[in-house]
Amino acid sequence: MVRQINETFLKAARGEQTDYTPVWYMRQAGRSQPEYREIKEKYSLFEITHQPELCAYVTRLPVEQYDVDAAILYKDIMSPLPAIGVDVEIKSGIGPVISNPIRSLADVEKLGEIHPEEDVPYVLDTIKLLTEEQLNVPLIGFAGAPFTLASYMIEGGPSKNYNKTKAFMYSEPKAWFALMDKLAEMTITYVKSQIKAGARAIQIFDSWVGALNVQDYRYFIKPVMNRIFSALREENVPLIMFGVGASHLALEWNDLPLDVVGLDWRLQIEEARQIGVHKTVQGNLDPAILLAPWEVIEERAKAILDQGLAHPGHIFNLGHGVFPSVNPETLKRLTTFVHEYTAINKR
Ligand SMILES: Cc1c2[nH]c(c1CCC(=O)O)Cc1[nH]c(c(CCC(=O)O)c1C)Cc1[nH]c(c(CCC(=O)O)c1C)Cc1[nH]c(c(C)c1CCC(=O)O)C2
Repeated sequence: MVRQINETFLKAARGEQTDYTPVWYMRQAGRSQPEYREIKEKYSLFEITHQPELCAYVTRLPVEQYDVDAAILYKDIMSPLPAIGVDVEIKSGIGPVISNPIRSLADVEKLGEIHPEEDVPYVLDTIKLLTEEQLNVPLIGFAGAPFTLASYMIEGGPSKNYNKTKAFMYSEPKAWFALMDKLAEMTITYVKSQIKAGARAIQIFDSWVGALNVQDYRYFIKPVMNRIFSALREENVPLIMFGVGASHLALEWNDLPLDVVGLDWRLQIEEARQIGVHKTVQGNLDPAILLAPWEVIEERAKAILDQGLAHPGHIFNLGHGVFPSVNPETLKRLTTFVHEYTAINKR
């Protein structure tokens, strides 16, 4: 039997009219799900991602339970880094910790290249399993963006102010741009392999780049993002950009050769349209709203959907990942609401 893939998400990403507004949630596969929590008691993140059957199951769970319009591959933005020589460990309660942080140009030059078939075959196997056999919605592949990856590689772990990262960027521009080059190369190769294996869209997570102002973004980051998106453009899949607290960069993203501008909750969709964002937008319910009573969730979701319907090209999502304390029933109810409300309003 030929599997029917629901392509609503891809159409919206390309800015086409859809029968309803598609929806998925960042971190939809994760700690808010009891089935996932049970698996997590036995295995770490990296242990799960090394087992394609199990990783595919975790990726599929929210699609089956919430009826979302896209799946996102379960893995971390840190997943490709060991392949280029970064010693990263995910420490519980802390996050990614790196024991050989970047301190100099010599450290940057020591970084290697990724060969996805040899270094991360389990990622490609999971994608094949999902896209050739299991999913009835498109699979989103992803990677962390150079700034966000560099922030962990330079700080040695999570950071509040990115002081070391910025100090490195401002004082060692040559080493900085060399690092951006290496990470761009890795990202392009890694993402292309995900697309070849079956990913139908790509999201680039530059979660922490909002820490930079527009001028520094243009000088230190935009050229490398331009290089990445220009290379990925050849693959003909929708490209999505995302960052937190990065409203001041929305117009910069709109300029880049990509398809979808991700918005967190700080900038309304109609405000983004007014300042000149003309691409498809993705977002942007504050994830904290999911902890409020249903009436509040519905009212806020409606406001976002109405703004999204005013212009073709809206993918409903949160402004950042699902919190662990969110009740899965809430995500299910919200998905149904988004689908039903926009199907009626689009007629
Ligand atoms: C901050 C952090 C990172 N990596 C990690 C942390 C700290 C812990 C945590 O947040 O759970 C470690 C991590 N990342 C992930 C886990 C699995 C645990 C979980 O959700 O229970 C764990 C333990 C899943 C993930 N981590 C990520 C995904 C993929 C994206 C998605 O599912 O939407 C998953 C499944 C992506 C990720 N990972 C990271 C960033 C900045 C991003 C981009 C998205 C964002 O800003 O939150 C770095």
